[in-house]
Amino acid sequence: MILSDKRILEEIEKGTIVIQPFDRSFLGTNSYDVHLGKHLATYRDKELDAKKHNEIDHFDIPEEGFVLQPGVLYLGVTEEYTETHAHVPFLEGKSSTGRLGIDIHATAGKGDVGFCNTWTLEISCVHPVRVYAGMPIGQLIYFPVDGEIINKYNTKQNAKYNDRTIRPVESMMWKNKF
Ligand SMILES: Nc1ccn([C@H]2C[C@H](O)[C@@H](COP(=O)(O)OP(=O)(O)OP(=O)(O)O)O2)c(=O)n1
Repeated sequence: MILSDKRILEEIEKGTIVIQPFDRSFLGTNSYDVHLGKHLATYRDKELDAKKHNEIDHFDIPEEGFVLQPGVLYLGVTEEYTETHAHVPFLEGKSSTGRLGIDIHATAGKGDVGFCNTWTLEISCVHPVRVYAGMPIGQLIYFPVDGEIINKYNTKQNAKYNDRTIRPVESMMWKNKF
C-alpha cells in the first residue's frame, strides 16, 4: 500500500509526516515532488575506498545552472527537509528527470521510519545536462509499516545520516564494522 494524496495530507496534519517547505501544488496523486537544492558536491579523490572517509568538495549551482557530466558522481540534496515518524518514505525519480537521462539515486531509495533530514541525492547522467537549483528532481512516496518498530532511525545508534544538514552528505560506510 502507498499513501494517497489525501492520506499524506492527513499525516502532515497529525505531524507524523513533515515536509518543509511544503506546497500543496507539489502533491501528486500518491507522492510529493521534491526539488534540487543549490548545494552539490563531488568526491575529492578519483579512486574511493569503502573503508576510508572519502572527503567531498562542496559547490553551489549558479543562477545559470550547472552542466552535469557523464561519468561523475554528484552528491546533491533536496531543498525539502523531511521527517517521517510512522511510515517508510521512499525517494523515487521523476519520469521527467529520467527522460533527461538523470538518475537521482544509486541503489538506495528507501528511507527509514524516524529519518529526519534533507535527502542526499546520488546524481549521475547519461548526457551532459544542465540542471538548476529549485527544479523538480524526485518524489517521495510513503508506505505503511506492518508491525511495531523496535529501533526507530533517530534512536538507532548507527543512524549515520540523521544529523540535520542543508548540504549533501558523503558516504559514511567507514563507520560500519567490516
Ligand atoms: N538516496 C538516499 C537514500 C536514503 N537517504 C536517507 C534516508 C535513510 O533513512 C537514510 C539511511 O539510508 P540507508 O538505511 O539506506 O543507509 P545505510 O544503511 O547506509 O545507513 P544507516 O547505517 O545509517 O542505516 O538515508 C538519503 O538521504 N538519500
